Amino acid sequence: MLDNSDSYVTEDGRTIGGVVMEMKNITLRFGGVIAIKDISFDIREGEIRAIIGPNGAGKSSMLNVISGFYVPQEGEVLFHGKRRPPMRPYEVARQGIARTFQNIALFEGMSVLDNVMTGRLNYMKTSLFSQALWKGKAEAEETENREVVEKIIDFLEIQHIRKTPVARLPYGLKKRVELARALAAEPKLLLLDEPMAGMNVEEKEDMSRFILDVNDEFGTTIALIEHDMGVVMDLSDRVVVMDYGKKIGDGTPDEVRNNQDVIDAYLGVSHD
Ligand SMILES: Nc1ncnc2c1ncn2[C@@H]1O[C@H](COP(=O)(O)OP(=O)(O)OP(=O)(O)O)[C@@H](O)[C@H]1O
Repeated sequence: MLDNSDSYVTEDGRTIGGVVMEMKNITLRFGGVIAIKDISFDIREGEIRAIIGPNGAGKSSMLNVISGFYVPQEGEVLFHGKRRPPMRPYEVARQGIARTFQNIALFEGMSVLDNVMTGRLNYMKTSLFSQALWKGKAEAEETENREVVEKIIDFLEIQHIRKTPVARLPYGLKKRVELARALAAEPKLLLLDEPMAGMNVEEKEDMSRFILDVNDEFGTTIALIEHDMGVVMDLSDRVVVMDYGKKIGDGTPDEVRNNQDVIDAYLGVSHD
């Protein structure tokens, strides 16, 4: 059993640190529907943590609790050991949390480059007024933002489409641009909402590789939700399994794969 402060080195040589986020006895209701029922788990620094489960299990609800978008009726979310109060989206971003969406949320008419630049909005400190007064400062800020964005565009291998309007891109590339925009915020914790949904096998392989590379290269902690159990097993350090709002499994991919409750849930065996 791991202690909160323990760190360990994975088989592929990455260091997983202490707990960055802890969900304690979270319950979330929508009227009479219980979307999340008394769930606890944690996310450790540097790990890839997946939350999986069949349709309607409560995964999206959980991602929205992690991102601060939903405030649970019961339980608490601890971020770096402190209870996190309800926050506006920009406050979440300032805490170093960025996310992608299941239904891609990009500006379709804008170029790839401009979309990725919007990920830097939180770093654009200079107001219009001071831009007018101190042109040099605004220019330096713009250069710095461009450098970060160009590095990410290179890293995700989307140089060839940097001027292309997003609307013209195939689905798999749009998902990659969304990842690029989230990375432009230089998050400490990156939340991915079904990053592989709707992709063909080749696109899924590409996305898996990029997720692993992001984690390895930038040390970004990643939490992702996925419907498809197969795609996250090779990717994740630890997996939480949800079914009907409850947690039915939590552990390494091997532990989860051999958990009878998990096998039953995926085969559609009912639970009381
Ligand atoms: N905004 C909402 N209002 C009312 N009920 C909701 C809302 N969001 C989710 N629910 C309900 O909460 C339960 C969990 O839904 P959620 O979308 O979190 O599951 P999921 O595991 O992400 O499902 P899927 O894989 O289909 O996206 C479902 O019964 C759903 O109908």
